[in-house]
Amino acid sequence: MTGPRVDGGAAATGPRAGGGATAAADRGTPGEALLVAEELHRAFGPTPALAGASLTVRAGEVLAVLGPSGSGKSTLLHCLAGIVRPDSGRVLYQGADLTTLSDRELSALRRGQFGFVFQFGQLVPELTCLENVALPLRLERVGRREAERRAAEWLDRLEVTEVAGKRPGEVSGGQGQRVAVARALVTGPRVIFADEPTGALDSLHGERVMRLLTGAARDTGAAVVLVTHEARVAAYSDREVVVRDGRTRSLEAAA
Ligand SMILES: Nc1ncnc2c1ncn2[C@@H]1O[C@H](COP(=O)(O)OP(=O)(O)OP(=O)(O)O)[C@@H](O)[C@H]1O
Repeated sequence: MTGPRVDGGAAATGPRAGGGATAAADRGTPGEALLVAEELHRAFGPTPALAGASLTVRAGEVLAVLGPSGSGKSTLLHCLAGIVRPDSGRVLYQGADLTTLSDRELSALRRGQFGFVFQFGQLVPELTCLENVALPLRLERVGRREAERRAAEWLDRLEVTEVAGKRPGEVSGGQGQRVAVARALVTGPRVIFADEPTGALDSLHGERVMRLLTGAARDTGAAVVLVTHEARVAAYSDREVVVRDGRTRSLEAAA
């Protein structure tokens, strides 16, 4: 069995790097199973968060994970991303079982293959927005000039060039989320995990973030796992899965 590539997607270049037939070949066949969760159970003390959740993320798709508050959506996302270890069940990424990897291997996998967008607090307040976007590349040992050049391209792609020299505390919520999306995409990840990415935004700014996030993911061939409780946000997905009481149920997407 071939293991996941834990080296960098950081070798990818600019925002358009993943587009086109060549990149599609690098990224596997669209629609193939990329990330598979099988019968996940996870409790926090006496609270069962997941009680037999199963899910497949296919290459290049935007998958919405819906469900009521406390149903287990974030825990499922964290298990899929190798942040939380399930008590039982497996998470297969390109056929390799994440639950058997060491913390160090998981961390390399997350850095090289995954991108993250959360609701709040993901940008480093002391760094400028440009430095924030360049940071994942710097962690992959890309030189400062090259990292900042690529970060600037991504800020442009996310229509937020004007905040490059500002710190996160000096920009609006919508601008900050677009910077966070740029940072999630800059390394050329194969999967983007987005947990309520528009939860703190009004509908206009939320729609803009979703349009740019899903547009950029489609251009680069990245899959998106999108946790939301809003139908308006889920409308950007190709497919929906509902979590209830720690279990999953598939729905066909409306579109
Ligand atoms: N770190 C933790 N410690 C204790 N309990 C937790 C922890 N994380 C999750 N839980 C509990 O597990 C259950 C599922 O939580 P989870 O955050 O996965 O649900 P969710 O569907 O994402 O909820 P929300 O939509 O409100 O964010 C809840 O009862 C929650 O209180």
